[in-house]
Amino acid sequence: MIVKADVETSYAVLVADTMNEDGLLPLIKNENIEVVQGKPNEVDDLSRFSALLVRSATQVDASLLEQMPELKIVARAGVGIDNIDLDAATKHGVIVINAPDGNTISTTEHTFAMMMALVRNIPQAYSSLKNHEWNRKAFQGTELRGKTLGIIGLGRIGTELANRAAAFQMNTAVFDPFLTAERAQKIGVKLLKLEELLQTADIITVHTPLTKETEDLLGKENLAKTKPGVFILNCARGGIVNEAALKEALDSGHVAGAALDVFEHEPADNYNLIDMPQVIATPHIAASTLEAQESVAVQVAEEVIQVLNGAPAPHSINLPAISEELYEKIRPYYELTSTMGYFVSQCVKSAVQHIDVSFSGAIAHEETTVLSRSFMAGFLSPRIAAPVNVVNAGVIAEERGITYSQAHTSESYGYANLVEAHISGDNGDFIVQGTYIDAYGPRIIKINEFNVDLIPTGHLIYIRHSDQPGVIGKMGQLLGRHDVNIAKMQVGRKEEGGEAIMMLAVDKEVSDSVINDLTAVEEIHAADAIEFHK
Ligand SMILES: NC(=O)c1ccc[n+]([C@@H]2O[C@H](COP(=O)([O-])OP(=O)(O)OC[C@H]3O[C@@H](n4cnc5c(N)ncnc54)[C@H](O)[C@@H]3O)[C@@H](O)[C@H]2O)c1
Ligand SMILES: O=C(O)[C@H](O)COP(=O)(O)O
Repeated sequence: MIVKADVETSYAVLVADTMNEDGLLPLIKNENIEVVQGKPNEVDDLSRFSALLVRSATQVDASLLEQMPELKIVARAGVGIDNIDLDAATKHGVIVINAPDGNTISTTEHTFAMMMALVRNIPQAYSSLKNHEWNRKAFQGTELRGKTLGIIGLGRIGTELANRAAAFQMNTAVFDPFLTAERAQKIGVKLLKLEELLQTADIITVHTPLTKETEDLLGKENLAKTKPGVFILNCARGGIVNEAALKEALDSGHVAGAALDVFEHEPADNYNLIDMPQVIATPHIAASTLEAQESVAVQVAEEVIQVLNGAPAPHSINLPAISEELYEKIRPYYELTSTMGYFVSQCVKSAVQHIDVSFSGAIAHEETTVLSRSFMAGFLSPRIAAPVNVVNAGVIAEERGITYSQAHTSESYGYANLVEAHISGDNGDFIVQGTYIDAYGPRIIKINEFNVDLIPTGHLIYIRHSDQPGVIGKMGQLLGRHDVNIAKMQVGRKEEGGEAIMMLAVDKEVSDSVINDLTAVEEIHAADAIEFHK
């Protein structure tokens, strides 16, 4: 179904899973955006989409990403991103975002509802009465008050659940290896080792992501360590509780009952488990409330627009998250760092092993990870065919054996802000410094030991030569013969008669034959044509 089309648009956005249409209004109302709704395999031309919006149903894998070369962002309207191949997205330079808290309360409330329904046999009693039976004895339940709720994973949902459990006078025990004792104390829960939680909890509920560590966390071995008569809940991700092991533990009576909203395979087909009378189950609907769906849709719709407009994504999974406020502060340095990287890459033609980018002055007080990545993206882009951006720069550098680091220093040599990059490669070290001047924009101010004042735009010839009389004249004549007009010229030297550099801003792209003729001049040691992308 096409929500809005046939308009002059700059971007096409594909909404691949069912989403709240009110929540999508920011996208639908945006005149520069065409919103198309449909499964990727039902859409004619995937190559034109700049953004892809999904929930948990659509698999965003490498082959789908390959069919979408224009894609800038995959937005998950929800929390779990296990249906998205994050590595493949990162390699393709595609930002992945989610809406991490829009459905927290709905999922918490659903988990709590499942827990109450489970211990009081509500679904079973309901079915029985609907079958016109009046069986009061069969459905005796258990009180929650005084019972120990074992929460595995005390993140957003786990924490909200703990708050609600307290209101029900439950004791809450938690296993979460990333949770500090102080935070556990503040929330009012008892932080335990996994073994201890398994041995003491009357009800165990999992609220972790599905990772290598959490897959089968409640498998045969750990289920055997739980208290006889324990209740198990999984409203997080299928696979955290092993379904075969759970079935066995329910068959034996060791586990009294289970409540499941998520399954190893979805749509769920494990009816051996689902059909058991001690199992209550819902079809992955914990986040399916009007409020949650509107909230996650609005969150991703607004962030997609931001990203398409060139702003960073605060909820990016594969980029350091930066707020809009920080973005405004560091925006000028994006251009500076990427331009510096692009410049250096053309100066240092050899293989490079390590790049260190250091920041001083005002910028040193900010989060600069995105800026060092922007330097790397600028550095890599003249060297490789595929598009490089701040998302994939780290991965691409690693693939090419280039390590990089960043530092914040206090020495800004009187500049309001200063970026220095130190490049170590096969041809030795290369150092470049740059600054951003509010009234003028980016400037390159030092190349190795030479002070310069270079406006990084247009076409440039970078010459290393002996500081001798007549070199400039020879070079001027040579460029004249090639019809290359010099717009600006800067020279720098350490000492009279020593090594010197010359920077010539010229009016057109410099051909190889110009460079060859320049390097044939006796006093010229090296010459490079440099192009700035802006
Ligand atoms: N059923 C649904 O519709 C639904 C809706 C929303 C979220 N979810 C799922 O619920 C889960 C939790 O969501 P959240 O928003 O609370 O996430 P969160 O990131 O806020 O919390 C996850 C917690 O798990 C902990 N954790 C990570 N690895 C762990 C491990 N090995 N052992 C123990 N703890 C570990 C983390 O420290 C963190 O505190 C996710 O899997 C999410 O996909 C499901
Ligand atoms: O991770 C989530 O946000 C939940 O599992 C919800 O998934 P859904 O958007 O497919 O309902």
